Amino acid sequence: MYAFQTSRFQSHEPKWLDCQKFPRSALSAADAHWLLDTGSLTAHLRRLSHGHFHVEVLAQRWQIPRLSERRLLGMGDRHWGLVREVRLHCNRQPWVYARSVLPATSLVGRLDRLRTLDSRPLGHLLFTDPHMSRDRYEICKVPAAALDESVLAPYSEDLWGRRSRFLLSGHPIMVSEIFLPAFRPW
Ligand SMILES: C=C(O[C@@H]1C=C(C(=O)O)C=C[C@H]1O)C(=O)O
Repeated sequence: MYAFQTSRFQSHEPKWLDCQKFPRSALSAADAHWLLDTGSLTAHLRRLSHGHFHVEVLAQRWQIPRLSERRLLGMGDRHWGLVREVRLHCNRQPWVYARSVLPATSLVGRLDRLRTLDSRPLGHLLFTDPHMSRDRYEICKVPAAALDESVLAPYSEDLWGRRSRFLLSGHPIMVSEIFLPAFRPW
């Protein structure tokens, strides 16, 4: 249960669903356009904010990831990963909360530098990797109450979330993103 206590999510985890199984009536074409975009979110946000973009690191801890994350990443129940929680800011407003899980066994070779990213965006390293592939998204609507106040001031409506597995020279990592109220799609 330790992993739950250290996350910015409260006790329950979002109900992720394969984007192809998500009810089309609940996902407009306009939302699908940006939510299912497979390019670098960092690159989009940099353009949208004309460079007024920065990464706020909320936490970066070694812990046993959530069950669904371990399953997505093929991790055993006792395998540790580096869990990185950040907020991406555009024009000094928090637009995205992101949680990435980097299995210890993936942090080898070029990926070893993921251990010390600090406020450099993860996306730059992922999208400059010539051997990167990305799986299909899982998406969800996250009740605002699922995020604690360190991420989101009290907000009533649900928020869009997405997550996907990256393979970098065959090494898996997972990135999940929750789009906060200030977010403006491109
Ligand atoms: C995967 C990307 O990296 C972004 C940057 C992150 C970080 O610095 O921790 C986390 C998730 C993403 O929003 C991307 O730019 O698409």
